[in-house]
Amino acid sequence: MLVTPAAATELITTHLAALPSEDCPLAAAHGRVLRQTITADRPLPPFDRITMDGFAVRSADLTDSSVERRLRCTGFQAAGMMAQTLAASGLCIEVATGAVLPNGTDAVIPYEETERDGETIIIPAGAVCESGQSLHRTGSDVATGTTLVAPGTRLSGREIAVAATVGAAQLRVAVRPSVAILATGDELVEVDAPHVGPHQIRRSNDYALRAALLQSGLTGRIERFHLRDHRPEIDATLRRVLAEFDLVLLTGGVSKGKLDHIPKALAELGVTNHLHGVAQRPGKPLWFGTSSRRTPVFALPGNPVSTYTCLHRYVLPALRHQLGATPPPPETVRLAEPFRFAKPLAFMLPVQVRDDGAGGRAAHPAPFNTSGDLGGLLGTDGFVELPAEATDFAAGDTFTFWRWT
Ligand SMILES: Nc1nc2c(c(=O)[nH]1)N[C@H]1C(S)=C(S)[C@@H](COP(=O)(O)OP(=O)(O)OC[C@H]3O[C@@H](n4cnc5c(N)ncnc54)[C@H](O)[C@@H]3O)O[C@H]1N2
Ligand code: MOO
Repeated sequence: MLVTPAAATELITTHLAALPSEDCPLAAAHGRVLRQTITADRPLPPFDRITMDGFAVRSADLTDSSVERRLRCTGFQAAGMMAQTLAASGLCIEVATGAVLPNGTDAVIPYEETERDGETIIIPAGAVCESGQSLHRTGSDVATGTTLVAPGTRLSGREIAVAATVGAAQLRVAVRPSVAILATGDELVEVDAPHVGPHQIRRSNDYALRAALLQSGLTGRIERFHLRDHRPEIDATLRRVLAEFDLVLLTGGVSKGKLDHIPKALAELGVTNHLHGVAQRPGKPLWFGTSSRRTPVFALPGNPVSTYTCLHRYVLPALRHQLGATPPPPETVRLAEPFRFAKPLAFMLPVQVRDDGAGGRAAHPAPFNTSGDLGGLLGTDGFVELPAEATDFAAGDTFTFWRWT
């Protein structure tokens, strides 16, 4: 029985197990999904930080800006030095950006607003000095204990910077699953095969899946396999990958052909089927099950556009779910021109997304020839999901947009 894309997502999600956590050195944590909270171990900034190179002063010494003022410079405080102390009024300390504010001072005058005569610093008439100027006060960004990054965050340079500054040398992150990608079919030959017969095609789906998964950064080791349409060979390889890998992706061999052995082979190896058929094009014969070890198994319809679409519509969201990643907010776009699809199926329509000139984003349909037209996806940005309930879609209508990785 065919189910809707939303019901398929629901069915898949119900059967997914969370992946375990592991510790990861900070320098390797970019792209990983955080499984802990990152909190401030001390105030940020941790001291009154000087923000301009110049002279730290007591603003009370310089209140009358109608006259020239003179201070004697008693020393230099660089970033990384302990705070010095201003001994008396009428003095100042030369300071660097990033240094701690010297004790007894409350403002910094940048070099550009001063003149120098030996140890004497001259502040010309008209230059105003206010308490707190050129300072980044202790804790003015965040207080100790503040939550800075929540579990579920994909770590980018911004979160890595924050983790580093609070001393998180190791981060608890989700384990990235190892993936077996199995291309099925006797017609397939490797890309570097010396000879391609007129009845043969080069394997492309497994390369496409691998590339998109690598680009997503959600997975660990990826290995590709080829299954010929030969049951003993299919069974042996499936048995091996089900024992060894955390996620199994098959492409091809799941529709109604005489040699479409995959569903039967999987069932006999103890993989429980939860879904076989979604009311959508491309990707209708999608098959999903879980092994006795709760390994998810997706058998993606072999047509290249179907495989690639199903990866983005179902497999990548499933991976994010298993990793505990906070789902990205759904993106919507407006259809730039009318589109008609008369079948009682949802249509995953490849589009190019461009600025519509009015502050929005317009999706220009780039329909493929058949779902075997793998070149048809070149130059597209993703696809919009057109619901099965309608057949005519008007320019300006809003739809969910699924972006390619
Ligand atoms: N009687 C029916 N026939 C078909 C139906 C149906 O409902 N009833 N569904 C059609 C739909 S929709 C699709 S999609 C395909 C899916 O079929 P399979 O998953 O069994 O895939 P194959 O038949 O093995 O391959 C389809 C097509 O894709 C090419 N292919 C397969 N693997 C690769 C690869 N790794 N790299 C490049 N190209 C690949 C393969 O050569 C075929 O041309 O079934 C319809 N039939
Ligand atoms: O739905 Mo199949 O996935 O058309 O090519």
